[in-house]
Amino acid sequence: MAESIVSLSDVKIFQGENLILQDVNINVNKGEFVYLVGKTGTGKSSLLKTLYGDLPLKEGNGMVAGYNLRQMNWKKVPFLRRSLGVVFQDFQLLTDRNVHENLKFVLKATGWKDNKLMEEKINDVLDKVGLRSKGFKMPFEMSGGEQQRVDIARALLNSPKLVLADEPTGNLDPETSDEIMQLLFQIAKDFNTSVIMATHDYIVINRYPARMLKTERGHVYDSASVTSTY
Ligand SMILES: Nc1ncnc2c1ncn2[C@@H]1O[C@H](COP(=O)(O)OP(=O)(O)OP(=O)(O)O)[C@@H](O)[C@H]1O
Repeated sequence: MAESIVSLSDVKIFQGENLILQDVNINVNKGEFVYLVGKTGTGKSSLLKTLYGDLPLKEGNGMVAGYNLRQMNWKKVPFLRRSLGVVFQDFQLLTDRNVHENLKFVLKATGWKDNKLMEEKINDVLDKVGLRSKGFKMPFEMSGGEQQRVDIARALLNSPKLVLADEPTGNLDPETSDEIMQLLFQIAKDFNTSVIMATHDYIVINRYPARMLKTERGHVYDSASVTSTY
């Protein structure tokens, strides 16, 4: 049986006192690529924040990468985060150091100590995103697409079971978006990493079709489900 990486059942998601999403039942398996779509303000970010422990799960049950969201507390959140890779549209590299040093900074911040292992890991993730020879470059010397690749490399540092990508192609031209999509699909396929990607970009979705979760009127509709509106 396929291994489940995300499993939400009868979940309600709140922002403060406001109920944003209800009856959320989602299962994402290992290595699966899933889009998260929906109009602005319908709850995509709230759903992602629930998955990475930024919004506490108050109702329903949720497991992410083996962590029980109902039993999360501030001590456990960093462990959950380490088993996830989060990619943002507007991630900023530290401008005063090169790509390699940026990645090393993240490794150290997440508890890595051995220099040799850190070097190996950095080379490994740069290889995965096709930037092996660009580690010495300063952020201002990189194109938008290259910076997005570095962000994906950063997300892969701790060998995540799940990558959450929030509008990763939002600021990119169509050709560069294509490259990033190919990379994200390759990561899902080659490393069996699940990817959930929030996007408004239907051009990208049409070119790279995959299962879709759609937030609408307080619910999440699943294109893989028979009751879906697709
Ligand atoms: N920190 C917050 N406090 C209170 N309400 C919030 C907060 N963040 C978001 N909301 C509200 O929750 C609802 C869902 O917002 P959310 O950011 O999850 O939507 P979204 O689908 O991700 O939108 P976008 O596509 O614009 O990012 C909106 O009504 C928003 O106003």
